[in-house]
Parts: sequence; C-alpha cells; structure tokens
Amino acid sequence: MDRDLRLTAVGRRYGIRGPWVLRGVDLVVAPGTLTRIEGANGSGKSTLLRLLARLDAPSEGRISGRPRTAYVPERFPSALPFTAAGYLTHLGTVHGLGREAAARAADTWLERLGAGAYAGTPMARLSKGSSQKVAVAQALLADPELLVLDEAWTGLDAAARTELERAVAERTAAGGAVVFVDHDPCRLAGTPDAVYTVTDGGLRRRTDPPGAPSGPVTVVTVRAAPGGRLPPDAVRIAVSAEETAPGRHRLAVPVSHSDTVLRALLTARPPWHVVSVEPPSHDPQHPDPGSRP
Ligand SMILES: Nc1ncnc2c1ncn2[C@@H]1O[C@H](COP(=O)(O)OP(=O)(O)OP(=O)(O)O)[C@@H](O)[C@H]1O
Repeated sequence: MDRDLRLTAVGRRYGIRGPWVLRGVDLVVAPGTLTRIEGANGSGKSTLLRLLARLDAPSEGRISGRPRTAYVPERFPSALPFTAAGYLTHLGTVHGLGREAAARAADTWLERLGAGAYAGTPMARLSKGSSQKVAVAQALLADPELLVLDEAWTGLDAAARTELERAVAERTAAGGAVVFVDHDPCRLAGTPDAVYTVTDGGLRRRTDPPGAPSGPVTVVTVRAAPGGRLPPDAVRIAVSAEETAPGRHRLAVPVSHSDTVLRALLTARPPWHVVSVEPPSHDPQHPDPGSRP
C-alpha cells in the first residue's frame, strides 16, 4: 500500500568513493506509527531522515511508497524574503491548500506554537526560537501523512515543546506516521511504536516494546471534561482502563511510563483532571484493590 514507506537494502554514501554512511538498511514506516531514531553524533540519523522524507535518494537499494510528507530539518534556512505568515501561507499552497485555507492554517499553527504575535515579522528578523516555531509550523500546516522531525524541539520554549508533542500525538491518532530524532532520551518516552539505533551504518531495532506492562504499576484516577476521550497514548500504555462512573476512569499504568500517561492526560484538549495517583503495586494484573475509588 502506497502510504507505507519501505526502505529495502538502502545504502547512502556521499561521493562515489566516499565511505558508506548507511548500508543494508531495511525499514517499514506504517501509517499511524511513531518511530524514534537514535544514534551517536555523525552516525547517519539525519541522512536516514532525509531519505525517509524523499529529499535525498539512496546510492543503492530501493525506497517505495509516497506518503504526503513534511519535514523539519535540523537547520532551518530562516533568512527568507517573507514574513512568517507569508512564508507559511505560501508553503500551505505548495502543499495543496487553497490560499485562504493556507492563511488560516498558518495563523492556527503560529497561535498554537505561541508565535501569533510574529505573524507579520520578516523571517530574517525572527529570533532563533521563533524561526524554529515557523520551521515546525510549516511541517504541520497540511496534516502530512508522514511527519519527519530532525531535532525539531531544539530551540523551542517549554510551551511550544509541549504543543509539538501534542501535535505528534494528534498526527498518529489521525493515522499519520511520525519519525523523529531528538537528543533528549525522554522525548515522547514510552510512546514510540519502534525505536531504532543507527550504528556502524546499519539500523538496529531496540527490543523493549513500549507500553509492555513490566514492573510495578500505579493506579491513576482521572475525570474527563464533558465529551473528553482518553488520549490514545494513555490507552496504549495503560495495563487496564476502566470507567468507574460517568466520565471517571481508573487506569493501571506501569510506573516506568506514568509520566508519559500523566502528560498525555494533562495536555489533552480539553485537559483531564487527575483525581489521584496511588502508590505503586507490583502485580500489573491486580493493582492494589484498596485503591478503588
Ligand atoms: N551532504 C553531505 N556531504 C558529505 N558528507 C555528509 C553530508 N551529509 C552528511 N555527511 C556525512 O555523513 C555522516 C553522517 O552524517 P549525519 O548528519 O547523517 O549524522 P547524524 O547522526 O545526523 O549526526 P548529528 O547527530 O551530529 O546530527 C557524517 O560523517 C557527515 O559528515
């Protein structure tokens, strides 16, 4: 299916006699999945992301599948002859939006990322943090089927970092795929469907499946705002989830992933109210019965 992106025996080197940066890489990126790519400095993470975004072609091997893709590069060229909103509107039309829809999407994303006040500012005069918000906004504008993020959180303030995490969760919940590199090992911890390490030119899948119920669990009781639905990340990670009263849910969550679940609940729209977090119990199937509300 065309929305899967598939790398088969992919290799990339720069120059015909250059050393192989990547070789023999096989990878499938399926719709609705979140994939983290790790690796030492210079190991080839950005090279891999550029191949996934189809901005670069492999020196050998094959890439198939053409999801509609957006990319946030590690270094964004900010000295462009546009205002922030003008640039985003222009890009929105390049992504296939009508001019009005593109302008609306530009405003929405600048507001969400806390850069609404800079909509009319020439790109060349934006601070590093604000131009990073434009870099992120250009990728989110047109609801891409594949979102590729190369250190996209770097330079953002705390509120914009949270907003980008929320946008990633929205993309995967809507059936899009997201692939990201980030120097912070806690970034979106517990939520990736797959984590790969680039090492010695190859790609190695890390074995620990996120959300696997291991170790002690904690019981989190939460209350929804009217119409609120449990965030997909909370559902995926919870060992069990039970609606104990209308709008009131009891989630058993591995302690190792409780921060991620709480963050997903608190950053949901509308946010959930956390009623209580019980002390950990060691049996994931039978959380402490004394903690029932
Ligand atoms: N356009 C290019 N031309 C020549 N060599 C390149 C080019 N891009 C990357 N390289 C080389 O390929 C190797 C991998 O670089 P890449 O940027 O993909 O690694 P990375 O893991 O993303 O590094 P970092 O964590 O430092 O960003 C490095 O040796 C780099 O110098």
